[in-house]
Amino acid sequence: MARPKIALIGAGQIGGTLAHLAAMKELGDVVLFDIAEGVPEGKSLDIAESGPSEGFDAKLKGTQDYADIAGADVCIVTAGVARKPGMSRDDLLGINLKVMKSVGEGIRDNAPDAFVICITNPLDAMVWALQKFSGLPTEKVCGMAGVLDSARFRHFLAEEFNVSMKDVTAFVLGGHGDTMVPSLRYSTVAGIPLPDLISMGWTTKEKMDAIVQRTRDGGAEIVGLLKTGSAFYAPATSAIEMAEAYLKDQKRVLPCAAHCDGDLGVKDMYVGVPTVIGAGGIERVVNIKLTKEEQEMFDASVTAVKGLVEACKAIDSSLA
Ligand SMILES: NC(=O)c1ccc[n+]([C@@H]2O[C@H](COP(=O)([O-])OP(=O)(O)OC[C@H]3O[C@@H](n4cnc5c(N)ncnc54)[C@H](O)[C@@H]3O)[C@@H](O)[C@H]2O)c1
Ligand SMILES: O=C(O)C[C@H](O)C(=O)O
Repeated sequence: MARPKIALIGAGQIGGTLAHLAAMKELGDVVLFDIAEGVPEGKSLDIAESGPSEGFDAKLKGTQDYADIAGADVCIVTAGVARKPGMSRDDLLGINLKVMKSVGEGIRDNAPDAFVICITNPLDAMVWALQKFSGLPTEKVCGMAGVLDSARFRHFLAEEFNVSMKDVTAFVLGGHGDTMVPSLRYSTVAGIPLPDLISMGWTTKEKMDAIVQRTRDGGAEIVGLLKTGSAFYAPATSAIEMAEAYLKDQKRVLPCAAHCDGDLGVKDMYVGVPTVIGAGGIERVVNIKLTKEEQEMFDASVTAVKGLVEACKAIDSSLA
């Protein structure tokens, strides 16, 4: 049986890391596409030359030609620009929207059966636009953010409780911006919800609030440290987790930016919600019940995403 084909659109910091991870995990053969001549070719060759030591047989190809992504099973999109200190993710909207148009059309014309994971920021608006530009079914187009934001939340919680991060679960909902909603009630240590751990005296509400805020600021914290761009190791790992769930029909329950059509009260928009990912793509959105306070935070986040979607429509009339 032929190996799955994974197309990575964008061969920058995340694209290169994705290619390395996909090859090492032998998820399939990898095509790295980028408009920057030589970059995808150089990274592909470099990673292929790590194969003999690592022991993988995955084939890697770098290209500037969309025809090379033909028949891809998965497309992961990182093409565009990343923010620098002093910028918000939303400042990237104008420039990255144009990139989503060319990428969407490239996928539509060459890999219409792929499961598409968008990473480019501002995430929720870009995945919405990418789905419109590509015309692929909504269940086959999603965005990566919730897995990353939840991983950051889990990391901070594991440090606070001094326990293995394997025993910490967390859910971050809403848009991938300052208004994201890290949920205390749906986050646990070995199944014990965080509010119970506060009651048990393991931690305090103040400490949890500080971790929630650090999670919301997680992307900016890395941008402030790196100064030249944004996070790429954890974002790549998060997207690979989603791609693997699709390729292996794992039915993973993962938070991601999924198309909501009435789910959690959201209509025809992409926003971070719990989903099941399997061979059908986004097989279901898990319609969790939110408390009044959580719903207000979630609604505020949805309103922020809605504003970005309206901005996309104002820039590109084909989206209106
Ligand atoms: N969703 C998330 O959680 C998350 C996390 C981290 C980064 N991001 C976003 O991911 C994106 C990529 O980040 P990065 O660190 O890899 O950036 P990067 O600058 O290292 O790489 C981006 C690549 O896109 C390429 N590119 C630009 N226009 C293109 C086009 N039209 N077609 C094909 N390729 C094109 C560039 O040549 C570059 O190699 C950014 O928008 C960043 O904000 C999102
Ligand atoms: O913060 C950024 O600009 C990149 C990304 O969205 C992140 O959360 O790391």
